[in-house]
Amino acid sequence: MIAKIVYFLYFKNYRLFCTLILFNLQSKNNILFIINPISGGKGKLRIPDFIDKYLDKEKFSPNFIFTEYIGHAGELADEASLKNFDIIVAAGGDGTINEVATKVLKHNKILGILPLGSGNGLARFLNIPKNLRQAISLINNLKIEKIDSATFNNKSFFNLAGMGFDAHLSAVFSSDKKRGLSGYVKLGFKEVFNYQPQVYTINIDGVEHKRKAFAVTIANSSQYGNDVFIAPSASVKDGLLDVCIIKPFSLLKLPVLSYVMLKGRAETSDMIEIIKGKNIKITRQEAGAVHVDGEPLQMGVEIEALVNPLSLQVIVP
Ligand SMILES: Nc1ncnc2c1ncn2[C@@H]1O[C@H](COP(=O)(O)OP(=O)(O)OP(=O)(O)O)[C@@H](O)[C@H]1O
Repeated sequence: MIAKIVYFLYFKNYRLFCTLILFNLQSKNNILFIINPISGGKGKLRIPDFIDKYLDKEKFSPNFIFTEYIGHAGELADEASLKNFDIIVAAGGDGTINEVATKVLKHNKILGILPLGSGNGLARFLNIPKNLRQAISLINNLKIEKIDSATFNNKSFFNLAGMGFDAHLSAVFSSDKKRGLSGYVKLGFKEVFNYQPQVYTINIDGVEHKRKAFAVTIANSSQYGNDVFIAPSASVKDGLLDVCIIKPFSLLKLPVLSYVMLKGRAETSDMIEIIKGKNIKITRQEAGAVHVDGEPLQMGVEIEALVNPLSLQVIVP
């Protein structure tokens, strides 16, 4: 139909107008959906057809690819950025977003998110709907904002990074075959009984705090996922990180800690201390497990976390 109109106008001497229409038609955004088939523990084979059905083809030329191994999403996002993809969508959880967003940040492209993970911490913070059709329609609207990103010993993160129990649990969870929320909760209960708190020296913008802690989490956004809030007042636009120190506690108080986090009351609880800052240096007792957006890594005794204000372009509601 559009072709017929352009043809008609062209021969009626509206040539400049036709060139503008054609330019507009060509200037569709190349968009790549990088889909993690294992995140969230649900099958994703039909996801490309579903996206294709609801994506606005007047605006986008879509491509789809499934990841095949850990780190693959990052490689694909890197290649796509060099091949003229303007928008790269991470279809998965926080780990997939981390890999894709790290490359999107590097190449100054635009990140889209389809929350298909177990926890979806960043997506929940950004109010990106879990309903896939609604999340696609949000991409169709193409509202873009800049948010803060951060580094944890030079490794980018966008939601949370940390050490202590969180990191221990990520390491155990990643080697477990069961994904999804229920698997995570079961493992958490099993592991919490044996975990020993560590001593951390935490320097926040030049002020030193020595603390024994169950976990130390550096938060860019507010939650682990599934509406479990560790830093309820965190913002991805304030140029600050929230250093959240979970104090050692008797296991009898585990339900209280869970309640506090589920209700978003960490800031008023005596079980959690939160200090905001930009430049954080942590020295811990031993090298070992950390997590970066929920993905387990090994790091040394010294860890530096820095914020990179308003550095990442993301499609938001
Ligand atoms: N084909 C694959 N096989 C195995 N692992 C993969 C594959 N593709 C990606 N991965 C890895 O899967 C891991 C988990 O991904 P992701 O974080 O997106 O899901 P999740 O853990 O279920 O969700 P969330 O982080 O929101 O809780 C990441 O470490 C990623 O690198």
